[in-house]
Amino acid sequence: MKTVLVSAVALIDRDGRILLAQRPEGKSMAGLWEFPGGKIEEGETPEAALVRELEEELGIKTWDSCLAPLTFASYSYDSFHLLMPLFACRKWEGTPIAQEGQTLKWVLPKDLKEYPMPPADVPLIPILRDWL
Ligand SMILES: Nc1nc2c([nH]c(=O)n2[C@@H]2O[C@H](COP(=O)(O)OP(=O)(O)OP(=O)(O)O)[C@@H](O)[C@H]2O)c(=O)[nH]1
Repeated sequence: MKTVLVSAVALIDRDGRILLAQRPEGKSMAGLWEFPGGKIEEGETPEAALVRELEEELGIKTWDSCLAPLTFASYSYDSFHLLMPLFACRKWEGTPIAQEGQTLKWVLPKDLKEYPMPPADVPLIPILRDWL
């Protein structure tokens, strides 16, 4: 099966809340909440992919040096295997505003379980709760 590399981030605000984005209608897994990020392009580092995706999706600016490796997801969907490094980021410029119609929500780690997430993300929830 094809392995798809997706880079994702837990953006953490001053109150310790994490930003989730709800997948819009019409996409696969519509309505589920996920971490901002996206597919890593050919020749791109995971960090560069995130810096690019955060600008495109949320209109914020961050830097490779502000992305700390936190954990990863590894999960077989029907048509591909997802390998997704998850970074933590506490420093960026600008205010996240959804540029692609997603709904955004800042959520405390202890409340993450109330937000339905893609199956690949489910094992990440206790890790975030324990580490943040
Ligand atoms: N950004 C992000 N993607 C995730 C998460 N969990 C997870 O399974 N994914 C999957 O990783 C892929 C990310 O692709 P993408 O963000 O570049 O593009 P997309 O949703 O438009 O992709 P798609 O429509 O091809 O599924 C999707 O298949 C998405 O379902 C997550 O927490 N964050």
